[in-house]
Amino acid sequence: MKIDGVAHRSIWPAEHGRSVHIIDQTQLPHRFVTSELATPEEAATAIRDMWVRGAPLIGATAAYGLAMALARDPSDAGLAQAAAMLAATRPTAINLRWALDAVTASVAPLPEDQRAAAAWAKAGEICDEDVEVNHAIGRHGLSLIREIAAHKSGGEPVNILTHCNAGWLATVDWGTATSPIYQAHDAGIPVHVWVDETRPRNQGAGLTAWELGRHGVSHRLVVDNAGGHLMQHGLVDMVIVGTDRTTATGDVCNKIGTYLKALAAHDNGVPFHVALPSSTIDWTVRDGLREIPIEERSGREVTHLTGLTEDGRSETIAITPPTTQATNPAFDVTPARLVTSLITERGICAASAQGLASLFPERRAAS
Ligand SMILES: CSC[C@@H](O)[C@@H](O)C(=O)COP(=O)(O)O
Repeated sequence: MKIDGVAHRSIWPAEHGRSVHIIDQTQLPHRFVTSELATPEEAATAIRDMWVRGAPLIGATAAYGLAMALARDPSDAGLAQAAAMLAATRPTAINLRWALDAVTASVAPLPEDQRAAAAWAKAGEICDEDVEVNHAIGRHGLSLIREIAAHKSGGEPVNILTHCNAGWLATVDWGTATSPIYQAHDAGIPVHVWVDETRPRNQGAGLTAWELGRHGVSHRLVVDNAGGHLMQHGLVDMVIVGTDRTTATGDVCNKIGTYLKALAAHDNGVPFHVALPSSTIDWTVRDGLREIPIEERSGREVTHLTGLTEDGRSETIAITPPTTQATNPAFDVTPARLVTSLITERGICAASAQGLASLFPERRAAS
């Protein structure tokens, strides 16, 4: 997407082909800073410390990290060790394992001296494919926005609520949840986005608000607890969120708080859609609540806040008594029964085993 008129992706290879550039998302929205990752360890740190985040971008970064590792040690042992190191960075987003498996499968049959170059090319393919897939998700999701817009009068916008950042910063480009929104906006359909702040890391306040603003999409930030109230007052036409892992039965694991939005949507008859590339489906899991590992992050993310002072300095402050302990689960699972539809690159389906099988029949055969 464009930043000040210049097209950007969230990750791009250096010209010499040995490192990648990323946008350091810990610095947004106050500073636009890019960093260069040149080793698998740097890629792992960038993922673990959330310089890059969002399921598809985590996968893309890990793929390049594995290519960097193979440039150093292309042996089978080197490949397995680097893949394990990168896989351990964040446990919930399945795209991480998907991307590492894809690179491993494409290089394992090759002689060692060809592996690094092949892995680099594969990582590039994963990125290009992510852009295409997200664009397709947007095309399908756009039809849902159009349907609602058709019932509006006098330029009244379609009000969409989103949680966390499933925007272009979370992918290589376009985003998943935001792709239909950008495409609707670009097609001249009036849209307005309610952006959940998304405590504790505030991906909504810092990232989604930043991207939507840069693209000129009308939006307003709300505290995480406001969604139910907005829905009760008819101010939300639809919810669109992303996901870190979707089960073969349609359960959706996404940023903590997504489940509560789905409950409120259900109670208020508001459609609750989940946008996802098929790389986010874990075909081996059927029960999201029991089987998906939920990342537990530092309690400090809850007890402290970082922001900009009025004189422009970045500062971290405590918001609790010093002895307060916090628990910080980073994701939750929304059962399939609360999900109106899944928006994938192949089209829209019910959040169920049958729905997914209708779009991905080859996976039904495989499982
Ligand atoms: C297209 S991104 C989908 C999800 O990864 C996104 O909604 C999300 O929960 C991101 O969590 P994060 O902890 O910021 O990596």
